[in-house]
Amino acid sequence: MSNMSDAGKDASSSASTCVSIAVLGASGDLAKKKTYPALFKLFEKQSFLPKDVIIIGYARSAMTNESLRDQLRGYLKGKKEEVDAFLQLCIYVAGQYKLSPAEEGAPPKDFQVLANTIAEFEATFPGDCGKNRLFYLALPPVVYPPVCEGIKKCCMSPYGWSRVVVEKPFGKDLASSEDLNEQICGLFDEKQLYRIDHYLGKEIVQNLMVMRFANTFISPLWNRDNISNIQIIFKEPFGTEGRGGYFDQYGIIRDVIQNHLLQVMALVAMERPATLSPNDMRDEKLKVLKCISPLSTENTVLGQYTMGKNGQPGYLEDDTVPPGSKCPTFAMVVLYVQNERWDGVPFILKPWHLPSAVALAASCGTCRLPWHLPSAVALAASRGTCRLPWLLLPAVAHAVCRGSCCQPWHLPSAAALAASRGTSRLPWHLLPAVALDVCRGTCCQLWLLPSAVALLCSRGTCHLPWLLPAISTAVSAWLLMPAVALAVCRGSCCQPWLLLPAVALAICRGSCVCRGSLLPAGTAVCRGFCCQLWHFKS
Ligand SMILES: NC(=O)C1=CN([C@@H]2O[C@H](COP(=O)(O)OP(=O)(O)OC[C@H]3O[C@@H](n4cnc5c(N)ncnc54)[C@H](OP(=O)(O)O)[C@@H]3O)[C@@H](O)[C@H]2O)C=CC1
Ligand SMILES: O=C1O[C@H](COP(=O)(O)O)[C@@H](O)[C@H](O)[C@H]1O
Repeated sequence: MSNMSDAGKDASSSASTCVSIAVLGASGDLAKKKTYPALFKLFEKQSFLPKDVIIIGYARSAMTNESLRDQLRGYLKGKKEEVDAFLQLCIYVAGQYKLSPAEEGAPPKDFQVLANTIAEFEATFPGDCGKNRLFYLALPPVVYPPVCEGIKKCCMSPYGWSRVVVEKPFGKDLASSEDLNEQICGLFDEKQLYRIDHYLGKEIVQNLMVMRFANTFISPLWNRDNISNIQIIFKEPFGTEGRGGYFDQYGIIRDVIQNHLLQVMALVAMERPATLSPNDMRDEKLKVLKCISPLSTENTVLGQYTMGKNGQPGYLEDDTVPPGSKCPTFAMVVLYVQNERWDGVPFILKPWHLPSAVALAASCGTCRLPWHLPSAVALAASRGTCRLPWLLLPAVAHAVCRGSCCQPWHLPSAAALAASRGTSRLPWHLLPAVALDVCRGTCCQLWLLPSAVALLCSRGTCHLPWLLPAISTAVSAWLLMPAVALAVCRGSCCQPWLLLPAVALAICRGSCVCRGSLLPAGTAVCRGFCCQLWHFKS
C-alpha cells in the first residue's frame, strides 16, 4: 500500500477519532472546483477538519497521487505550505463504479481496494479509536446505485459512523428519482444519507429568510400587489469544459433549475415557517412547489451556446459532448405560483452557460424583483422628474409630478371624504404645510426621525446608503431602527438592515432606482396597512 506512506499520520497522535473521506468522482469538475477546495478551507482553519484524516480520491481515470495533487493545486487558494500539507493528506485510488456485465454478481473488487486503503489508514490508530468514514459522491446520479452498493458491500465502518453524501440532480425525472431513493434508502439509514444542494449553503441564499422576515418594511410588500415579476438568473461565463459526460445526460434544467433555482424560488415565495427547523422550512417550501402550475412549452425557451466570435468553442466542440447533441445549455422558464400572495406574478428562471467575453463580465446569480409603479409615477420617474418619495395613488402622483399640486393632496374620493369629515384613520395625516413641502421637494427636515438620525440629518452628515438620485431627501424619511440608522449615518454599515448583500450593494450604488425598489413602502402607507412605518410631525 505505497499510497499510504505519504498520507499517513503522526504515530504519536492520541486523537480519539479518525476520519476517512472518500471523494468519488475525484477526477471531475465538482471535486476540483468545490469539494477539495472546501475541504482545504476546513483544513486551513485547523479545528474544522479532524487532525487524523485521510482524503481518498476515487475515479476511473488513470491518475496517481501526484497527478491528482497537481490537478488540485491550482484550485486551492492559500499559503503554499498549507496547500502542500493538505495535499499530503490526499491520495488517489483508481476504480470502476460498476461491475462489467461479465462480472455481474461478483464482489465489487475496486471497492474492496478502496476499503483496504481506508482500513490501512485506520489501522495506524489505537483499537478503541472511533473510525469514521465519509463518502462524497461527486458523480453523476446515474452511477449512484452501483456506487452505493459498492460502499455498502465493502466499505462501511465497523468501528464508527459511515455517511454518504449525494449530489443533485437526484435522478432525471420523478420515476427515476423515486427509484433512486428506494435503492439508496434500501442500503442506508436516513441519518446516514445527506442529499446536498450547495446553493442552500450560500450566504446570500441563507440571508433571504432574514431579509424577508426580519425587515418590517419588506414583509408587507412582498406580494403580487407590489412586485411585478421575479427573475432568478444564473449566468456562468464558461462552458461545459470537459463535463459532457455528466452534463449532456442532464442538461441545464436538471442541472440547476430543478434544484438550485427552485430552492431559491421557494425561499422567495414561501410563507414564514412556524420555526426555522428543517422540517418546518421544508413544509413551507413544499406548499409553494405544490402551487406551481405545470410548465408549458409556451413558457419555456431552450438554447445551446455555439462557437464564439473570438473562437471560443461551442458546446458541440467540447470533446466530451456527443456529436449533434441537442442538450440545452440555456433555458428560460416562466413559472406561476397559484396562491393568494403570488397569483399572476411570473417567476422567470434563467440559467445559462455563456463562454464569451461579454459573459465574463456578467457572471452572477441574481434575483430581481421589479416593483410596480403606477403608470404616471413610473413615467415621471423614467424622465427623472419624479421626486415622490413613495408610491402615491396615480391621481396624486400625476398632479405632484406635473408640479400642479397646490392642494396638499388629491386624495382618492373615499379617503378625501373621510378626511373632510375628520373620520379618516389613514396613516398619511399630513399637515398641509408638510405636504406642501413634500410637493416642493424640501421635506427632509420635516420628518420625525429617531433623534440620532435626525440630528445627523440636520447637520447634513447623513449618508444613507440607499440615497437614490431623484428621491434622496425623501428616502431619509424612513423610520430606521435607531441602531441601524446610526450605523448607516456613520457610513459604517453597507448592509444597514439585513438585506441581501447584492440588493444592498445595488441600493448603495443607487443602481436600482429606476425600478423604484424602495418606493413601494409608500404603497403600503397609502393603502393603510403599515401606518406605523411613518412618524409625521404633529
Ligand atoms: N461542477 C460543479 O460545480 C457542481 C456539480 N454538482 C454535481 O456533481 C455531480 C458531478 O458533476 P461534475 O463533477 O460537474 O461532472 P463531471 O462530468 O466532471 O463528472 C465527475 C466525474 O464523474 C465521472 N463521470 C462523468 N460522467 C460519467 C458517466 N456518464 N458515467 C460514469 N462516470 C462519469 C468522471 O470521472 P472518471 O471518468 O474519472 O470516473 C468525472 O470526472 C453532478 O451530479 C452535478 O450535478 C453539484 C454542484 C456543483
Ligand atoms: O450545481 C452546479 O453548480 C455549479 C455552479 O455553482 P456556483 O456555486 O459556482 O454558482 C455549476 O457550474 C454546475 O454546472 C452545476 O452542476
